[in-house]
Amino acid sequence: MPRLGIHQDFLRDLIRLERPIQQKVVETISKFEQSAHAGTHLEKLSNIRDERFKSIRIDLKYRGIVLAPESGDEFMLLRVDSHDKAYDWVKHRRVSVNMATGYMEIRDDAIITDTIEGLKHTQSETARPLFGHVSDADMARLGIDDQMLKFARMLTDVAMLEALDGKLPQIQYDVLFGLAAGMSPEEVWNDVVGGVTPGPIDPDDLVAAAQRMPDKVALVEGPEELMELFAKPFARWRVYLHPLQKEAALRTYSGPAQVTGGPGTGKTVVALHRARHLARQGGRVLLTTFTATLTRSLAESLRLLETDDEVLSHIDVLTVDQVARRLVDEHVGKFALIHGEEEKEIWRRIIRRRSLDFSEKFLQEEWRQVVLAQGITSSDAYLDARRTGRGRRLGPLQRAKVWRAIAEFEQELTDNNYRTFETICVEAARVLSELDAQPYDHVIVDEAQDLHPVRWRVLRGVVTEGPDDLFIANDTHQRIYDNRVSLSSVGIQLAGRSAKLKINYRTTEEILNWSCAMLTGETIVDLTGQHTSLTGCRSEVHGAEPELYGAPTKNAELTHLAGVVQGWLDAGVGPEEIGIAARSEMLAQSAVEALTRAGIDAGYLSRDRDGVEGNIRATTMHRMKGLEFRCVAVIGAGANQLPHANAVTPLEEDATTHSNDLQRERCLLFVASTRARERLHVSWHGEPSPFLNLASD
Ligand SMILES: Nc1ncnc2c1ncn2[C@@H]1O[C@H](COP(=O)(O)OP(=O)(O)OP(=O)(O)O)[C@@H](O)[C@H]1O
Repeated sequence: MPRLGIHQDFLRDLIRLERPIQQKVVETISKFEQSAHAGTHLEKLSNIRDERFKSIRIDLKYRGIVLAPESGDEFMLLRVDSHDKAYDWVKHRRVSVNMATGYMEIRDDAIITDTIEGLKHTQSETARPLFGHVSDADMARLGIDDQMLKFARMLTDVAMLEALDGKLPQIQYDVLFGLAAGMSPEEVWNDVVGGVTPGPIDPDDLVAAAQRMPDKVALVEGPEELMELFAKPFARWRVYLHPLQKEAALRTYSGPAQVTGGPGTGKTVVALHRARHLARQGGRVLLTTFTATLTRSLAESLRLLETDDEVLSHIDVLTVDQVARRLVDEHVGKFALIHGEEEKEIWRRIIRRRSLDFSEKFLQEEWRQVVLAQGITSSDAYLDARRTGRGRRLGPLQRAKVWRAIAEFEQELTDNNYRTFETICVEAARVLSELDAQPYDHVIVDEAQDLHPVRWRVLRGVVTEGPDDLFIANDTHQRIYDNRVSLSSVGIQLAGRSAKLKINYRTTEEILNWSCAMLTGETIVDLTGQHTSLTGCRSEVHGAEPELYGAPTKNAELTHLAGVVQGWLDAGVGPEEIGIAARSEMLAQSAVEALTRAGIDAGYLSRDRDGVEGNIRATTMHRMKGLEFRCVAVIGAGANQLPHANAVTPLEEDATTHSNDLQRERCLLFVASTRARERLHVSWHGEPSPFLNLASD
């Protein structure tokens, strides 16, 4: 029986085909896989550059492109498309093995040869070579092969390189691009090539090359595995894991560990694989994050990854607040939960009664960020407390006044049996410290950058300390709440157990670059208190540049939005593949109304509901966290909405909080923009937000 490698581009093509054709593809490939002499199903292609490419007939109109070795029974499915398009793709392509990474790579051989010929005639004697500073030896060490070296040596301008983006072998393109951008060969080796030598590389052994890239090629062992892959081609992450992702998900850690990485680098995918891995070994696993919307999406993904109910029964997918409420319900008893406005009203009453010169926001934040964060329970402890990140200085008398107000607030909660989300966690942490046995063996946290210290204490307390206890997926560039926690302050020591992912699998390089540019110059600190950056985060997929649009009024912006969305629908994008993000719930609701008026079905995605199934979904930027859509429209990105005036502490009240607030608002726009897989449209009315990177307009 033949062994089959399925390139993930093949599945990507498959999703785009209409259902009956998809069915035919699946039938053809299953027959091919099950036949004794698979090679006989393949057709030789004429006038192509690499004889190892063959085609397989799906029907009159469609063809699959297969890479077949000169001998042996191992094949790789690369593409599937209409006859003409498949042939257009393959006729000038050549396959090779990269001598630095050992990966298989495919290039447009005709364009490169023609460009080299063309450059021979147009080369100027005076122009400085682009790579004059890089030796041939360094080029070879970075995997640049003879043809690419010849090409590189003729370049005098980075635009000449960029013109061939998508046609060159991807890693070699990235290597040259990095060198042209001023990275040293050592930096390129570490950040682009990956910094490891894979052992001896045979340039003709494509099977070994495919095995080195499990995030691109899945090697199928039998018909069942093949059918499983075809059944859910949209969930490619179940099968294709980058070696770094696999290592992070499956290894044994001697204590708490983290996986970090920019948006879309597969941190959630790693968290899901790890949850399954630990549950399969019989451990009780908590898979958690901070919002209900996110837990719903985690639970759905988990069901795609694992179908065995017995394994699933070992995994609880809950928000930290749900875990805390269950514990308090069970061990303490019932209580009344109060929300934002009710809490604010209590603070307001206290301010009035005590004629205080503090706003309710200031007191609320002081309580959350200092008192609750540090677990302070006495006046003395508060008077001595560090108030890092709280810019407004307080003298001893002011501190005493603030403490009296906070003590009164806490008393009022106790007298009325009220709890806020935070005090439930405080109580749950106390309950946990008194239990004889912890409820979980393993805790896996996704989107961990946004948890408040009181929630971290619940997580620390809910799992027995020891190997594989806490696994933390996070990206502090995507911090969108006020919680700047250092893990050691909540009793979690990572001790270097940390993996960083760099390849973005979600979005195009164009959308990623545009979004990352918004954070250039920002100082971002990770969960261990170290500076972190997005350097090296890259995508291997290219597409359209983000589109920007400024309208004179809100109505004009929403009318324009309806046009953009209709355009996407007309181009064949499914309504459920479109997401709309706004800074405020009100604007997101207005977008739903505007689309509905234009005859387009859309729904608002709220805390409790995922919108109407099969509809376009509009929601707040906060709620977009952790989700992704093929096309995203970010609306209301105007100077009056972003930063949101109410969310930013005035500079004169507290300079540090002011700049933290601004950074958080900026990160929010970053999060919303990086939810887009293929298309991003950003609009505003009035003046554009100062965060917008208008240079690429
Ligand atoms: N190895 C992989 N092969 C193919 N697709 C992948 C792989 N890893 C992740 N993906 C896909 O990339 C997208 C982003 O993955 P995921 O949500 O896990 O990233 P993330 O790092 O958690 O993102 P964010 O921080 O932006 O929420 C998903 O569509 C996922 O299916």
